[in-house]
Amino acid sequence: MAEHSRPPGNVPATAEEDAPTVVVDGLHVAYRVHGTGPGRGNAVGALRGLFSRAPSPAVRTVHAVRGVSFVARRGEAIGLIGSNGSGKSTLLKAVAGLLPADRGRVLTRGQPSLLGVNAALLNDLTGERNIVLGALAMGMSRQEVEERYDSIVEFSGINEKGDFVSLPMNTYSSGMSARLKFSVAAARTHEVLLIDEALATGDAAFQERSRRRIAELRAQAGTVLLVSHHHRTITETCDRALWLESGVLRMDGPAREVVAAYEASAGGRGG
Ligand SMILES: Nc1ncnc2c1ncn2[C@@H]1O[C@H](COP(=O)(O)OP(=O)(O)OP(=O)(O)O)[C@@H](O)[C@H]1O
Repeated sequence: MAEHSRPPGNVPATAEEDAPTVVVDGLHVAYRVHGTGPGRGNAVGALRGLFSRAPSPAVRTVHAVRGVSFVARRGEAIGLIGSNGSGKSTLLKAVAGLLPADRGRVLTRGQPSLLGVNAALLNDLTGERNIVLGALAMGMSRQEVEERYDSIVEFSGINEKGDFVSLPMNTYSSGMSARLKFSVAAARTHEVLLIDEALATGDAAFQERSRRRIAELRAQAGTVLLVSHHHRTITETCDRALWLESGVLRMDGPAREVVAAYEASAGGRGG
């Protein structure tokens, strides 16, 4: 087994019903932020920084994920909860192989797909082109894309109020972009599907369709990891939840119990 931080690693295939699909073992992920010398945090320091030509050599290390371990299995939908900056998105990106591990390792079965509202979109291209390119990039054949094109458009609801799919994506609202992205990614089954708040951007009808689709993906033996501040989405979609705080895994258990514990804590009251 190799590691995500070097070449991405694979969980060895087994035929078991509840076979592991993601193994995260003692994972540490840190960001190195350049140019954060002392005095930058106050107004005088900020002004000095604006007018000074000398680059600050200081580098600050932000330890976003600290020693997290868990195993996700086939058929599980796992919610990630925690206060702002607790490391949820970083953990998801590390599982997707988009951020290297400083220590520890991430092993996944197949290539995980990360759906997120911040994911890069080809904004100058039309929705149509994005659907085709996105589906091809996920490994669908041209024939599969042709067969599923209409259902992707229908699922997204993009054309409910006019022919938006033939317009460039830079004319879409952020919610419409996120819906289209989710619809493309949800058109095929994934061994590991990672969702970062994508559900929160859609309207109620779209959220309901998404919930049903996630249930189908789970039934088709995938694993879903879902980051959300909407606790109802977590308890209705997931059977298990991980609670992260300051990059540390604080609790791992049944979604309702973890959400209740989080809500009872100071950080969870506003969530
Ligand atoms: N690109 C980056 N460069 C430097 N630090 C970062 C970067 N992205 C995130 N961080 C820091 O890492 C920590 C974890 O951030 P992360 O986005 O993973 O948290 P989160 O739990 O997803 O937060 P939120 O709920 O607000 O979306 C925070 O301290 C954040 O400031």
